Order: sequence, then structure tokens, then C-alpha cells
Amino acid sequence: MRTAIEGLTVTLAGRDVLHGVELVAAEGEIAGLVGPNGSGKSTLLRTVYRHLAPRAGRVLLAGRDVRAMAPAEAARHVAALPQERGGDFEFTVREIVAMGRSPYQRAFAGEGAADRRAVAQALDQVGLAGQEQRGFDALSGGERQRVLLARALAQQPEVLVLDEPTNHLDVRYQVELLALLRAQRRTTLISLHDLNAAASLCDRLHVLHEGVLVASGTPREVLTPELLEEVFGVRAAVLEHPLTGDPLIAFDHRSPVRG
Ligand SMILES: Nc1ncnc2c1ncn2[C@@H]1O[C@H](COP(=O)(O)OP(=O)(O)OP(=O)(O)O)[C@@H](O)[C@H]1O
Repeated sequence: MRTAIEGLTVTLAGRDVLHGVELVAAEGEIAGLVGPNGSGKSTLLRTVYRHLAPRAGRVLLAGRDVRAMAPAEAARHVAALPQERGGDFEFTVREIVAMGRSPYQRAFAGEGAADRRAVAQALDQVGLAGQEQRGFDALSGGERQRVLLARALAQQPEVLVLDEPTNHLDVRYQVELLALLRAQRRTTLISLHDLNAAASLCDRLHVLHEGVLVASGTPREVLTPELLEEVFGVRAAVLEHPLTGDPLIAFDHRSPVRG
């Protein structure tokens, strides 16, 4: 589902942390948000999944303002894997994933066959089939991350919003997660700190710097040594990955540009 962000300005505690951001994720496109700590990535994503209201501008899903939708309707369109967690600890894995089905259920109606299928498929996709009855509080950080991703997938949204989803994941699950997202062919907005992962996954990248969108384009267009120096304050060479042909950023870990 085409997702357009128009003139988005968000104010937190009296300060503008996003300044008139404009970007479009086309139907089926994976749009990556990158930028230094505090540049506004989570704030932008929170506005898309309606956790925050903008001071100005809007988020349009297939041309409709998300804030004009009823909560259940918005939740059928957009599912999120947010950064903030908590409150889910007393539930089992299956109970948490099944929460993703609530936008489709009438009050007190219980689960139907479609719900059970969606939950089973989501658990399978994240490699948690057979672990349904484990308690969420007994899981590792990476396992929890996969449960919360399964909840978002069970929601069967047209737009998936993922805030740093590779946090806590070991390298194999990172690679599996990226493969899963590519295979979904679903409109996806994702923030990533790992610029090499972003370069390999995303169709387009959008770079935020101090709440301003400073570059948009394909990973190859955007990830230049000049941009890495100006925005991230690091020296790097941009090579070609010998196995995949993706841009490969080799950072100079010895000498930051800024102190
Ligand atoms: N609840 C809040 N109240 C006030 N300021 C906030 C709040 N949440 C975030 N901010 C500020 O808004 C700015 C953008 O924060 P945001 O979390 O969107 O950045 P980010 O790019 O996701 O950062 P990171 O890479 O560290 O996760 C930061 O300066 C942050 O301090």
C-alpha cells in the first residue's frame, strides 16, 4: 500500500524533532530510514503507526490520512514492531502472536480458522513453531524480538513498520529476518543502524539528520563517502560486495571525523 509522508513536523516537549519531512514508499517497496542517534527515525515511524500525532503534515495510506481512520481499520493496514517494549511479560508466545489478530475479531467472538492459520504461519516464518507455550518472560532478547515480529506478521498488514528490528538478533537471524522481509514483497518502512544491512535490504533509503530529511534514493545513490562523513561523522570507503554486488561500506574504525 503506497505510503506517503507529507510535510511531517513533530514536536516533542516543545521542540520540533522532525521538520517538514516528505517521503514516499511505493506499493511493495522497502523504504529504509537511516541516520545518527536522535535524528528522528523512531519519531517518524511512531507517527506512521499513530503512536504520535504530527503538529503539521500527514501520513497517507493509499491516499487516506491515517488519523482519519478508526483504530481497528488503521491496525488492519499497518502493523509495527516498535522499539519500546513491556507489558507483555505474563503471556505465552502464542498469546502474544494471537494479539495481532485482534483488529479482525469482533468483541468476544474468539478465534476463527483464519486467525489460527495466520498465527501458525507467522510463528513458522520466524522459526518459533513448536514454542507456542513458552512464557515470554523466559525468552532471550532475540527470541522476544522474533515473537513481536510474528505478532506484526499475524496482523497481515499492508504496511509493515519496523524500528530497529535486528536489535538483539545474532547474525544468522539478522540474515534470516532480511530474507523474510524481502520475500514478503510488502510495503515496509524500516529503521536500521546497520548501513550494510540497509544497503542490502532496501529499495530506497531516506537519511535523517537532526530531524531533516537530507537525502533519498537508492542505497548506491545515497551511501556515498561524503554523506557518511557529513551526516554520520565517519570516514568510510564504499565498495562492492564481492558476493552480492550490493554497496559495502568499509568504515575506518580508527579515525572519527568528529570527536
Ligand atoms: N518523549 C520524548 N520527549 C521529548 N523528546 C523526545 C522524546 N522522544 C524522543 N525525543 C527526542 O527526539 C529526537 C529524535 O528522537 P528519535 O528517538 O526519533 O531518534 P532516532 O533517530 O530514532 O534515534 P536512535 O537512533 O537513537 O534510536 C531526539 O532528540 C530525542 O531526544
